[in-house]
Amino acid sequence: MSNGTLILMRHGESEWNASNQFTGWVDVALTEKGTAEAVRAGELLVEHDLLPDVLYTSLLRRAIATAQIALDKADRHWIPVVRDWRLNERHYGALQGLNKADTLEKYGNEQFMLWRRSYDTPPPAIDVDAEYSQSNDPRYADLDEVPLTECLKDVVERLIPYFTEAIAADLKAGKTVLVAAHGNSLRALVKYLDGISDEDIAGLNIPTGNPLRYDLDDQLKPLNPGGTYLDPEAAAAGAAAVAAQGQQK
Ligand SMILES: O=C(O)[C@@H](CO)OP(=O)(O)O
Repeated sequence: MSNGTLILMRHGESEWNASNQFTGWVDVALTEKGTAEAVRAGELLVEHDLLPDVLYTSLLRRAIATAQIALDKADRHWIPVVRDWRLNERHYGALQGLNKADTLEKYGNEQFMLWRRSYDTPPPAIDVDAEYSQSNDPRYADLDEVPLTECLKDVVERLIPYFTEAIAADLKAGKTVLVAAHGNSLRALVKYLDGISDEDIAGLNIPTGNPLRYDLDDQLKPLNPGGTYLDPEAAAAGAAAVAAQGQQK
């Protein structure tokens, strides 16, 4: 038996993607290119006859805006929306705001890649009072503790229970569910859906603004393992560009 359809969408290019800065929970806006990617994502949804019934987003404007622009393009701007911090990007700790190329140069490739892509090594914690800390951000006032850093494992631990409880209920009801989130929160979700090992997930990169469709069985296992990008060519180029971040200024 098949369930609803899950569409994962990373936000379009953000200002800090463009300036090559670690972003995490810092709430940066889309660039013009990112806005255009969101429009294209909406066109792709229409072309593939994938009209979402419900939207789940993080609490960050780059995901919120991407989803709204794409849904507007698909004439689905009116669907119910659920926003939850559990879909937020991985908190990048003290690296938030730093330039990726400078960080690579300063710490070397091994340390840089451990922080960026290892499963369980978090970056150094950010100071509660640092410029790019979220500790006093009112949108997180209900959290017991606002993260000071996170590794991908921490994201899996906060996000997967939310997926299997909240998002899965809509999928089991046969809905087409759009999840608008981030490079690393979507890596956590794809890791779970496709059963990717802690080691192999290091090699997986999610491109910006390219919807990734999963058809799931009643156990929420993908009928199309790895998912299907609506624009596969752009997805391959986009994922390669993410993988190479830090290599150039
Ligand atoms: O900076 C970030 O928050 C993420 C996503 O843009 O970057 P990376 O791909 O290096 O984990």
